[in-house]
Amino acid sequence: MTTTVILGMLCVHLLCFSVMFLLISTRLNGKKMGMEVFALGNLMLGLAYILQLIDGPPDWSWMSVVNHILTLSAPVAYLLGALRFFDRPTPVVRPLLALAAIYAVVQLLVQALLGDEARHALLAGACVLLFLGMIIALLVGSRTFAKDLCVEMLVFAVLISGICVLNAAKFMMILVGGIAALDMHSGFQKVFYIYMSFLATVLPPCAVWLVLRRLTEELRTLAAHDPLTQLLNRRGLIDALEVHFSSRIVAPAYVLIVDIDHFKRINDTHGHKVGDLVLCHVADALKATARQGDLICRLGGEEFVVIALDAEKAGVLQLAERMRKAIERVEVPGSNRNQSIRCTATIGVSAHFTTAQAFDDFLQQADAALYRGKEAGRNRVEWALQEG
Ligand SMILES: Nc1nc2c(ncn2[C@@H]2O[C@H](COP(=O)(O)OP(=O)(O)OP(=O)(O)O)[C@@H](O)[C@H]2O)c(=O)[nH]1
Repeated sequence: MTTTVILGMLCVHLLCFSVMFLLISTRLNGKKMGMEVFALGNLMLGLAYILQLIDGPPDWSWMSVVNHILTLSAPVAYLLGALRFFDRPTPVVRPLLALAAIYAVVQLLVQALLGDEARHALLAGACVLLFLGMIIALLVGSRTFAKDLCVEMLVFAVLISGICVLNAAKFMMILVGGIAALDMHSGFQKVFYIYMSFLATVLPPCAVWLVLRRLTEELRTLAAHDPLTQLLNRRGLIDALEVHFSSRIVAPAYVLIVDIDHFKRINDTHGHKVGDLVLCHVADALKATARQGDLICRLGGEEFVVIALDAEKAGVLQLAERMRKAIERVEVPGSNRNQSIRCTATIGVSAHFTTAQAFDDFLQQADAALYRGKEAGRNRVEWALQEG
């Protein structure tokens, strides 16, 4: 009776969370982060346990064959969902159908040649191998592709270790005690289903937590970057400056405003689309010439800001000249195919500053220098009057 109740609750958990995963996946436009596959995994496992409740004792039956296929396919579905979560485009239906077909044939062969015990031992053994593979993937992931989710990966590894050990114990018990070891009301099966219920309760909220983390990170990145050039926007720049100046004792930083000369003419002659392309090429030129760690931002329109961090004046002068020359070399295919567009930029450089709060003042200083550079004929680097 107790086991039946536990198993019933387990089915309810699995099916409810399956619906929840499905609902979440419908709200995630485009990138579903594997949620729809987790829903499928939960559905399959839920159905497997429903069949177990209906089927009764672990004897040979077609229902039992289907039950075993679903039980093995569910963790494989979770694995495929995890691959999708980590942005690896993975087919789901075909691998699962192939697994179902192969495992059906293998089950029938084992049943015919070795009997029912061997078929149940096969499922427990296959689950052990599958869970072992998952644990290894999680441990490797915590040090490589999922470093930012290290704690979560380790928690998943510990939880899955439990079910791996229980399956290994089940495998041994079948070998030693035969099919009687699978009596639904035995102490071992009770522990097994209680642990499964625990996993079915704990793992889905963990998966939802991972999706929430990924979503908030994506939102933060979107809010901090310019969609056209993928450079930082003003907000992203201020945040990065605050992090930089609060983290350690820092050397001076300089503001460089880079403004494309006569950009309006490019737009007017070649159209807005080509103008956008010029902006992207200039952004690439700035990225290629900046030193590692410098902050590059598109302030708006055709105006970029580079913050040279931990710099001294001579180095900043060289950097500004390098950037000016790199922009001179930019070539963008024009509206007329035979014609390529070139552009120049004027760069205004501020005196040095050492706090994030001072940024606006020094931006104004660099802007005044930029204005003088434009007045003096453009395509040049101009320093602030009060240099640091
Ligand atoms: N293609 C494109 N054009 C933009 C964008 N944002 C602003 N602009 C255009 O950039 C041009 C800026 O022109 P101005 O401020 O007069 O400056 P300029 O023509 O570069 O002249 P100087 O700065 O004085 O050398 C305007 O025509 C804006 O419409 C954008 O995102 N894409």
